[in-house]
Amino acid sequence: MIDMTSDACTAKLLICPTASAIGGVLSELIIESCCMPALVARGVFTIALSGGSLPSFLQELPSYCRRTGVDPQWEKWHVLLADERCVASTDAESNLGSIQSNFTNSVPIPKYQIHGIDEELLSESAEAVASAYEAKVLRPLLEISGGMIDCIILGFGPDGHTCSLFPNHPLLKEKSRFVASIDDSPKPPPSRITLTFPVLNNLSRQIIFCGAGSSKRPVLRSIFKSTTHKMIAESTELKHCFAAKTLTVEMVDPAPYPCGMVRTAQCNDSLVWVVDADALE
Ligand SMILES: O=C(O)[C@H](O)[C@@H](O)[C@H](O)[C@H](O)COP(=O)(O)O
Repeated sequence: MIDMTSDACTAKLLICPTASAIGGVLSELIIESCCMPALVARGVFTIALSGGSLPSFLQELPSYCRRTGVDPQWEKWHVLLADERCVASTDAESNLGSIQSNFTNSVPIPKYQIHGIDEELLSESAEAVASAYEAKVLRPLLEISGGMIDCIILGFGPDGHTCSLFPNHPLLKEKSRFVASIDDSPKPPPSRITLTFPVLNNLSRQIIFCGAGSSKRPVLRSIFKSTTHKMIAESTELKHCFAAKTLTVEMVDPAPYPCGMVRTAQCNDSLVWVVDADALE
């Protein structure tokens, strides 16, 4: 486990001029920095996604691939959920439902490689759903993916939550479970399952946060050190990302914001924040 109190951690911060530019930047990062290296190294690509506004940023992924002539080899993708509300995928609240309608319904990823919760367990408990997801989805995917999820794309709320990890909740201290349940989520619905910090911080090759809008400002101002003064501008080889302002930021003591507690093992390029200017300035 990474000691967040002593380890200095830098991250990449990509600032898009508008929210509509986030999809292109995100597509490029997913394909060029995560998918292609994973396919070359292991012949499989594992990607975890959350809900909220994030799935809408993925709408551009298929057209990005067509436009750039990249073959992402969809048949080798496995999509899992960074968090899910304990509802059926047909429910308007379902994160999987949103991921399907915004993204996976438009690409030929085999249905059985899009890993939702076991809906038969919904009548039992969130805990049963979480345990089954860890045992039957996450652990087998870690096995085919060299022990780490290739890419985890996360949103973050105005309260600083990410996945279904909320400020000051006991789940932030989880050390052993990879997928946990929560029945008192402050954001409805109350029952959910979520990846935990042991996965986010130790078992992910790349984490990309996305968010837009002024409601995110207080969180971003708290988790990056001196965003206005001490950021180092950098160039990038990536075309879309070049259109965004790319900075290296130092992450600071993140309490109480769970999104600021996410520290990939290497930090640096493996921890990326893609936001619009409105979210920062
Ligand atoms: O199930 C959920 O509620 C989401 O997975 C959640 O973690 C979301 O990603 C954030 O709340 C950010 O959402 P917005 O981008 O819509 O603010």
